[in-house]
Amino acid sequence: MSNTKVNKSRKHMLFVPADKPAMYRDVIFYKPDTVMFDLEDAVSYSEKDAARNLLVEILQDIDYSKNKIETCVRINAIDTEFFEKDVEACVKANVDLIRIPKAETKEDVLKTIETLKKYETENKLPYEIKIFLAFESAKGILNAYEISACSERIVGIALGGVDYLLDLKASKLPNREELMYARQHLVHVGRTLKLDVFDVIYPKTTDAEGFTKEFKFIKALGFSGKSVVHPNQIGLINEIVKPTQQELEFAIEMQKAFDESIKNGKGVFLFKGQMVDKPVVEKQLEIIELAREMGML
Ligand SMILES: CC(=O)SCCNC(=O)CCNC(=O)[C@H](O)C(C)(C)COP(=O)(O)OP(=O)(O)OC[C@H]1O[C@@H](n2cnc3c(N)ncnc32)[C@H](O)[C@@H]1OP(=O)(O)O
Ligand SMILES: O=C([O-])CC(=O)C(=O)O
Ligand SMILES: [Mg+2]
Repeated sequence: MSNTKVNKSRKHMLFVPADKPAMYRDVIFYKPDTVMFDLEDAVSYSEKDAARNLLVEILQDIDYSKNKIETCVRINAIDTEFFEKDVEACVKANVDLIRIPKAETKEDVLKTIETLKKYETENKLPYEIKIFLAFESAKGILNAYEISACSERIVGIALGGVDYLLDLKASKLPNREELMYARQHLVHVGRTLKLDVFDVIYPKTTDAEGFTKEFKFIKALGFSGKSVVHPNQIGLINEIVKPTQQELEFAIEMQKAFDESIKNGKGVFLFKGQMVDKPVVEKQLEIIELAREMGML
């Protein structure tokens, strides 16, 4: 799934507390695929209104899309006094995406979308703001398929691991084994519905080794990327996913060999001692596409 206005895939979404003005401009240098201004848990109750006003003011001034950065806002949930004003602010700030936290029922997500439509119409917004859902409770995880399928506006889903553990009354295990059920469930929901699937935040901002190990693991499970809390983590993800020159050359050669083979009427053939057919080549095409996005081609 590609970014809504920015034509590239999402690997990292950087949380930025919406009440920190100095961070808004710096984001341009960090180049996350998506910047996610947070009006929810990173902002204290006393600062909610000021953070929302700041967000609208700054986003009317900075054009992140020029820098190929998609904008997202994590709003406060529908049962809070901040919800409606947050949605209105997202429309006024022309964001690409809204992240709905703690999603638990289809009805609440549909009501959120109705509120969004109301403000889009009032403000004559010329496009539709897309939705990312975060599942952060046992109930949310169990209802994830039904909720994620309820609207075409939904382009991605995420696991909110901190709240999820609280709700589950679980604790962190050394390899995050307590998250396996939720992680694998959400990957299945996301892949069935062709949505992006994002993994939990990694809170230790200076632990590059631990972050790298966890990121490689969740990529192997099928996640698209990770919600991140620190700019360091963007560089780590880019390093991990960036194909090596050797991998890229291999992919290009295999694609050429496949095209040749198809011309000769053969769907399956041997390439450097390996059986190749359509799905094998498709995996290599992903590498070529990623290399293109990352400026290697
Ligand atoms: C469970 C949840 O709900 S998670 C989602 C909510 N949480 C968040 O939004 C937190 C996002 N992250 C942050 O706010 C910060 O990274 C913190 C508070 C954890 C640490 O911040 P700092 O103590 O400033 O970290 P550090 O000193 O390593 O920062 C280095 C530089 O990166 C900047 N920076 C750090 N995190 C971010 C960020 N998320 N976005 C933009 N810039 C950032 C800092 O402003 C600092 O810039 P400077 O050198 O110009 O002063
Ligand atoms: O949604 C996220 O990625 C972060 C979060 O709120 C949580 O872990 O509870
Ligand atoms: Mg949370």
